[in-house]
Amino acid sequence: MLLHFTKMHGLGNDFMVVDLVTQRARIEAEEIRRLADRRFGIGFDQLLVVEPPRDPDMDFRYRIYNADGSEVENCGNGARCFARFVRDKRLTHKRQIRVETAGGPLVLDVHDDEQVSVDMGAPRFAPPSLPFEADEDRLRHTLEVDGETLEIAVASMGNPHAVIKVDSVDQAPVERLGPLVEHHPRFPKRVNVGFMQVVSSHEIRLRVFERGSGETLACGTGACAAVACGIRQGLLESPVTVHLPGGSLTIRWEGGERPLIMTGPAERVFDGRIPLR
Ligand SMILES: N[C@@H](CCC[C@H](N)C(=O)O)C(=O)O
Repeated sequence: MLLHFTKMHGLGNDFMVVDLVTQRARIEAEEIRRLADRRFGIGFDQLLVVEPPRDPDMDFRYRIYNADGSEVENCGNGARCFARFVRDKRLTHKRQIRVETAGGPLVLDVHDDEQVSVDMGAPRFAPPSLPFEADEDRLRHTLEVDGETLEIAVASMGNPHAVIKVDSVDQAPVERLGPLVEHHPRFPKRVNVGFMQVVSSHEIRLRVFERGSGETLACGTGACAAVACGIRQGLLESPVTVHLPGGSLTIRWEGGERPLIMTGPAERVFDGRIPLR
C-alpha cells in the first residue's frame, strides 16, 4: 500500500506525520527504522501518528515513535506540528485542540501568526515518575558515568529527562556523555539528556541528546524540563527563552502544579507517498 505522509519540523526537530484517521495502516518498529533512515528512507527524528481519540473529551490520539522504532510518551515540537497538520488536512477547524498521549493529555493552541502554544502539563521531579533509581527527590543528584561524577537534575514531562548544567553548550561533550547517560542503568526506561548553559535568569542555551534518536536540533520536552529544573533550583525565572541549535522557544512556568506553556513554530516541508513493506 501507499502511505500518505507529510514531512514537518519544529526548529529542525523533524517528523514524518501520518493521518490514521482517514487511512488504515500498521507501521511496525522495523518499518519505522527503515523510514527514519536519512539515506534509505524519508529521514526523521520522530514519526507522529494522528489517530481517533479513545476518550470522547479529546479531539485526537497523538502517538509518537522515535527513529529507533520505540513508542514514547510525549514530544513537544511534535505537538506543535501535530496541531498545524490536523488543521492543514482539515481534520479539525478548531484553534484549541485537545489530544491524548501516552504521557497524559495536552492542549494545543494555534495563534493567528501560526505559532503554536502547548499546555505541557506540570513537570514531575520525583524519581519514580521518570523512572530514575534514587532514594529521594533532590534538586540535583550525582551520577557515576565512565569514571566521572556528574551532577544532574531530573524531570518528567510525561517522558524522562536528565539535565546537566554546563559552562558552554559549544564545548559540552554531548556525543560522548549523551549515549552513556541515556543507557545508564539507573534509568530503566532510558532518558533524554539535556546540556543547559544559563545565559541569564530569562535565557538559556540547550543541546539535547534524545533517547532513541540521538542529538536533535531542538527538543520541546527537553526545553520544558531544563526550564523547570532551572526554575526549581532558583537559576531561572519565567518566562525563559531557550536557544536550541535549530532556533528558539519560549517557556513559561509559574511553578508548582501549574502547567508549563511552550510556544514556538511548526513548519510543513512537503507531502509525499511511500510504499509500506
Ligand atoms: N523531540 C521531542 C521528544 C521526542 C521523544 C524523546 N526522544 C523520548 O524518547 O522521550 C520533543 O520535542 O519533545
